[in-house]
Amino acid sequence: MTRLLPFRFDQGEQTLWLLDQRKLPFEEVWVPCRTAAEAAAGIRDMVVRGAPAIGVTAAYGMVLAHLSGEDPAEADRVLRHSRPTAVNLFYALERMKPHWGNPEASLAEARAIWEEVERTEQAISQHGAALLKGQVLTHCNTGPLATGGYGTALGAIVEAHRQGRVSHVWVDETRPYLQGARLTAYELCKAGVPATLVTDNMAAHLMSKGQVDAVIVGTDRMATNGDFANKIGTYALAVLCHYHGIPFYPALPLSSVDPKLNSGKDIPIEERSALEVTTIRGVPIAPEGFPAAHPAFDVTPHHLITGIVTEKGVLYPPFDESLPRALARGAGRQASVADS
Ligand SMILES: CSC[C@@H](O)[C@@H](O)C(=O)COP(=O)(O)O
Repeated sequence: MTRLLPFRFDQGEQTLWLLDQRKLPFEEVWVPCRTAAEAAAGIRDMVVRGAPAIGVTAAYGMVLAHLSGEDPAEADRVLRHSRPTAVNLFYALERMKPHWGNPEASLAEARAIWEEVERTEQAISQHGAALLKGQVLTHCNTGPLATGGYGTALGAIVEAHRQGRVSHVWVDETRPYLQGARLTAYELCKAGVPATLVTDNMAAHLMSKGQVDAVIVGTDRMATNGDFANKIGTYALAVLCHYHGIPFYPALPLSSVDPKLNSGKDIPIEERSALEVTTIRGVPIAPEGFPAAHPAFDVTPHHLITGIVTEKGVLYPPFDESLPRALARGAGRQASVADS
C-alpha cells in the first residue's frame, strides 16, 4: 500500500510536520509544530486524528517541549487535554514521563513508540486478513493516516485484498466528520482496492441483500472486558451485524486497551461542536441556530463482538479472560494510564 503518513519529524529543523487531514483529499498541506502546545493544537483541531497517530504526535510533542525549552509538566498537561477518548494519547505520554528533562532519551522513546505502531500493525494486518473474505464494510478511517503505520482495520482489509481474499469494500462516509468519504476512500484509491462509498444509513440494506460478509473497525479505547469506544456509528453497525449474523471485529494494538477500565461505561466520550453537524465544510444544511448533538464516539458492548484482532492474534470470548491474558503476555511495556 502506498502509505501517506500523517507526520514526519525533521530533527535538523526541530519540527514535527503534520499533514493537515482537514484538507484531504483536496489538498496536501503540511503544518509545522515547533512546541508541545502547537502539537496539542494539531490534535485538538483535528489536523492529525486517529488513535495511534494521536499517540505518536503526543510523544513527539514532548520531544518538542524539550527542544523548545517548555516545562515538561506543563507540556504533558496541555497534550493530555487535547482530546479525551483515544487512550493512545495517555499511553504515549506515560511512556514519555521517565524521559522528562532528557532530550535524547525523549527522542529515542518517541521513535520507539512510532516503530511499535508499525510493528504491531503489520501483525494486526496479517491476523485480521485471515478473518476476512468477499465483501467487507468499514467505518471511519483506520489506515496509515490514522496511525502512522500500516493501519489497523484498514491494514487488515488491504492485506486481505492483496491475498485475494477480499474483493470489495463498502466505505461508510462517517457522518458528521466524513473520515470515511474523505480519508478511507482516498487511502483505498491509493492502495488500488475496489471500494464503494455509502452513507451510514445504507448498511442495513446492504446486509439484508447479503452484500456484507464482515465488518471490521478501529478502536479508540477498549475496556478489559472488550467493550470499546470507536467513531460514532460503530455501535449501530455492531447491532446490525448481530441481527444479520455477520461477523463483527474491532482491530487494535493492545496499547488501545485501558487497563484501568473493566467496562466501557466509564470511557470518556468527546462532545464536539454542533456546527460540525449543522454544516458540511462550512455550508449550512439546517436552519441557522438549530440545536444539534455531536457525541464523536459511541461504546459497543463486548457481547456484540465476534473476535478482537490484536498484534498477539485474534481474541475470542470470554473477553474478560482472553484480553487480560493477552495483556499480561504481550504488553510488557503496557504503561499505566493516568489520564485526566
Ligand atoms: C486506527 S484508528 C481507530 C480510531 O481512532 C478511528 O476508528 C476513529 O474513531 C478516529 O476518530 P477521529 O475522531 O477521526 O480521531
